[in-house]
This record gives sequence, structure tokens and C-alpha cells, in this order.
Amino acid sequence: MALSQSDTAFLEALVPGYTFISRIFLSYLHIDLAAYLQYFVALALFGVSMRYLSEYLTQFFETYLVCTAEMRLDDELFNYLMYWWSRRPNTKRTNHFLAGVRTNGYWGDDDDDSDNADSDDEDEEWSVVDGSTNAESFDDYWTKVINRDKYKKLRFTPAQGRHYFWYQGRLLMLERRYEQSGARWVLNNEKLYLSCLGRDPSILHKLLSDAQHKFVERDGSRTIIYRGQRGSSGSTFDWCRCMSRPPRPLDTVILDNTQKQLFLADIEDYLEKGTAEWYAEHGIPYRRGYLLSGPPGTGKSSLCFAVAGKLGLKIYLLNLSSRALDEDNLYALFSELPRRCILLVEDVDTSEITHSRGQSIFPRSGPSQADNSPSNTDNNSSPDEPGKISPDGKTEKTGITLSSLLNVLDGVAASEGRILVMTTNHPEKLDDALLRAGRVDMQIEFRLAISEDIENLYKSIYSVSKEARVRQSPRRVKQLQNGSEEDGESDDHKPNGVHSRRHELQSRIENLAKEFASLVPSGEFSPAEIQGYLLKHKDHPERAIRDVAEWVKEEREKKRAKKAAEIKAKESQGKKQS
Ligand SMILES: Nc1ncnc2c1ncn2[C@@H]1O[C@H](COP(=O)(O)OP(=O)(O)OP(=O)(O)O)[C@@H](O)[C@H]1O
Repeated sequence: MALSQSDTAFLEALVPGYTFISRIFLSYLHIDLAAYLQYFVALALFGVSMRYLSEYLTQFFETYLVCTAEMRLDDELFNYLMYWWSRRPNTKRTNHFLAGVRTNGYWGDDDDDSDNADSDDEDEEWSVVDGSTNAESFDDYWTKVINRDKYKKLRFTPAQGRHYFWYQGRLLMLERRYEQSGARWVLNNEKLYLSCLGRDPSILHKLLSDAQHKFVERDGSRTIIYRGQRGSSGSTFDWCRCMSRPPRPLDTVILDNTQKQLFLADIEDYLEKGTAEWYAEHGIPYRRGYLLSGPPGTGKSSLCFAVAGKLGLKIYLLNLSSRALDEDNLYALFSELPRRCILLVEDVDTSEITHSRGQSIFPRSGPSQADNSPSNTDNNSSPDEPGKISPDGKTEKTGITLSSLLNVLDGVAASEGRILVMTTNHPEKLDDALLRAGRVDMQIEFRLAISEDIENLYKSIYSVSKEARVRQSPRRVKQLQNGSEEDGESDDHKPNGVHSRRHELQSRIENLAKEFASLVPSGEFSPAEIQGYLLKHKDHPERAIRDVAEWVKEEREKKRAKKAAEIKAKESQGKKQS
């Protein structure tokens, strides 16, 4: 079939190089492409229409015949599903997977915690090692620990792409997708899609709730701690699970018992059934705030963790000193808080909010000194604004100001039912506006250890409960029982031997505790300092008493030297300024 010149020109425009190609075909293969032109056109049309048809059918199928759940990386559900997947019995048979030894990425806990989380597996490993975990020397025990740590557990999660699997007799599909965000610092912008055939999504709900249960059961009674930090997007702040700890018994926090019980009773009353309705009926926002103040190492954070453990509440840790945190981020973090939780703001006096509402947050004389003079506020932005003008005229990020914090605490986004606990070493630095009732409803003052506290601290270190004895190394228990390394024969095998031995030990520790308390000056050392000393002698209660006078002398000497150095530094600073 001969083509006219205009037809050839048209084909050339449609398929560049057509003339050249058809000439080659004609000269070398004696094939006239023009003769087959109609077939090529039909094939191309068929291909294009098939493509459109398949896209349309896929879209139709996915819209009307498939249910899909989408999970984002910054949501906890993502972790639940990954955890569930890694624990599936069939996971090991998947031929396309992502393998690794780090669990932090998806389970959010530190190594310690993940160890705990996998205790079932570890029990297996331990029994494989030697079949027993009791009564072993330190060397045996340590060799096992080190060997186990060398071979970190391999984790398998689904690789990018689609994975088909059966769940309760239904065929489901899990798709893992990495999405381009355009931002180079966003490493893991991933999503999971879980799909099933049909328009009833109940099987997906069931699987997701199963995954959630498995994940939550793993935590048991542990206290879960979240931290407010930059999210995966890099610009916003999210609550990220950072660790979980075994609950701390309340009686291990040495504090005036009345204060401790008042604190606990107040929280329990606040969480009691009907309290939320009572607040609503009286038009009062359902929130409660506490300020725990006192010198460092006196047990403020410990009390908070112990109460969280007792009530099974999660702890949300917030560092207000972060320069990247602004009012919008704080607002978002508050609105993300669950209904019942403890929001712990530690060392609230170290952040910008110690500057009162009327004060400049960035005086000319230096960022750390507050100055009330109006002239100093002239060049600075309002304390209400998170940005401020530095002496070189540039705007700097300042973190959270007092006004921002108050706005967020009182704002509509501040979640109802939360318990705010702020800790400080310097309550006098805090503005009255922050401490007013409604924001801080109860203040607890922590003190340096008095004689009674010292006695209790000693007892809490050396008293060995039945359960703790089982967990502890036999060597340590033996040392405590005998009070010295020269050990006689244990009478644990005799009838009533264990009981009488424990009773004896307990009364011995009580007498020693009294003696210890009489040797340590009351109101001079923090519980943390005393605990630190006792830990050095944790297996030797008598040695702790024998050496304590020397320790007190050394500590006093250190403190005197530190104070002298501080006075000297202040004097030289004063001289420089004058
Ligand atoms: N009152 C106490 N009872 C029992 N242990 C205490 C007490 N105070 C401190 N400790 C021990 O000292 C350590 C530090 O305690 P914690 O962090 O609770 O002190 P803090 O008052 O919050 O200190 P900071 O003001 O420096 O944050 C912990 O290991 C804790 O067990």
C-alpha cells in the first residue's frame, strides 16, 4: 500500500524516525511497513484501551469490592501491627521480608525493655543454654548473658510491597509503602495498608484489635513512658514511646506518710467514677495539677513513677526547655494526650517559663538574668511570642514562654482528665500565675532525709522480701543472712528454717537501721545521696554502718569545697562586672 506524502509526514510526526525505519525494513527485509499499518494502529489502540480499562477495573475493584485500612508511621497502631506480624507463626515462611536486629524503630523501647518484652523467647533460649537459671556462679551467669547479647534476636517485618496471608480463614493483604515526602531528613515516611475482599471491614477491625491486645499484653503491669519529641515529619512534635519500666512500689519512696497518702488520695478522688461529671456540672475544667518541689534527689520523680505504677497510668514526659518547642507544638502535644495519664514536666524552673508574664525573656545584660525594667523590653518581642530578638538583631527561637504555657494549660485543647505533675528545685522562681489554684491544686515539698527517712532507706535497701530472694543471686542472699562473707551452713532445708531465718534477718536489719540513722546527720543529705552510699555496700549491711562516719566526713568536705569555689566564682564575676 503506497502512502501519500502527507500521510508519511503525518506518521513521521506521530512516530519520529518512521521514514528511516520503513526504508531499512524495505531495503534489507523487503517488508513494506505501510502494508501492516492498520494492524499496528489497531494493536496500539487495543493496548491503550486495555490499560485504561485495567486501571478503571482496579479502581472499581478497590473502591467497591475491597476494604482497606491505612496506618501511618506516627500512629501507635503501626507498631501494634508490626509487632503482631513479627510474632505470627508463619512469619518465618515469608519469602520477602525486612530483617534486622534493632527493635527500637517499631517497638519504641530501649534494648532493656525489648528484652523484657521477649521474655517468652528468652526463657526458651535460657533453657537451651543449660536448662537451669538457679544457683549458678557469677562467671557462669555472666558468660550466658554475654553470649545471649552477642546473638541479638533477629526480627522480621514485611518488606516493601504486597504480602498475602490468611487470617481466621480469610485471605488478607498487607502492603508496606514508602512514600516520597520531598524532605530528605524524613527517613521513614512509611504507611501500611491492610486489605480484605468484600465490603465488610470487620475482619480488619478484628485483626487490628488482636494486634493491639498482643502489644498491650506484652507490657503487663509495666509503667509506659512517652516523650514529647520531634515526630517523623521532622517539623512537628509527637508523643513517642521511649521506654517501659516495672512499676515502682509506693512504699519504696521514702516520704512523710501523710503527704504521700494525701497525694495518692487526691489523685484517686480525681479519677473516681463520677468526678468528671461533678466537674462538668459545676462548670470546672476536669484537670488537676501538682507541684513537687524540693532539693535534687529527694524523690519527686520517684513518687510520680510510683503513683503511675500503682494506678496503671501512662507517663508523658515533657521537656519545656527544648528550643524547638513552640506554642503550636505544645498545643498539639496537649491535644494528643489520652484521657487518663500523668503529664510529667520535670525541672520546670530551668525553662523560659520562670520569667514572669510581665518580664522580658531576653534582657540586654544576658539571657539568664531577668530584668523588669521597661527599657529592656523595648528591643525584644513580647513574651507572648515564642520568637525573640537577640542583641545582634536576629530573631531566635526561645522555646516555651510562661504565657504560651498558660494558654495551653487553660486552652480548649488541653485534654480533660489529665494529671499535670511539675517538679522543681526552685519553687520560688515560679510565677504566681502558674501556681494559682486550677493550675496547681496541690504542692508537695520534699526534704533532705531526716532520721526517720534514713532509717527507712536503710531498711528498704537491705530488707529482702520472699520474692526478691528468689530473684536475687544466692550469693547475695547468703551474705545478707549471715552478715559476713564467712558463711556457715544454711538451714533453709530444715522445717521452719526459711521462716525463722527471714524473721531473724528482718529484726537484725531493723536494729541496724536504727544504728545507721543515729550515725547520719538528719536533714543534711538527700535520699539519693544516702541511697548512693548504701548501694556501694548493698551486700554488707554492717560494713555500711562501719564506714558511714568516714563517708559523712568526706561528703561534708566535698560540699564545703564546692561552696567555697562557688563563692569565689561569684566574687570574681562581681569584680569583673564592676
Ligand atoms: N524519697 C526517696 N525515697 C526513695 N528513693 C529516693 C528518694 N529520693 C530519691 N531517691 C532515689 O534517688 C534517685 C533520684 O531520685 P529522683 O529522681 O526521684 O529525685 P528528684 O527529686 O526527682 O531529683 P531531681 O530534682 O534532680 O530531678 C532515685 O534512684 C531514687 O530511687
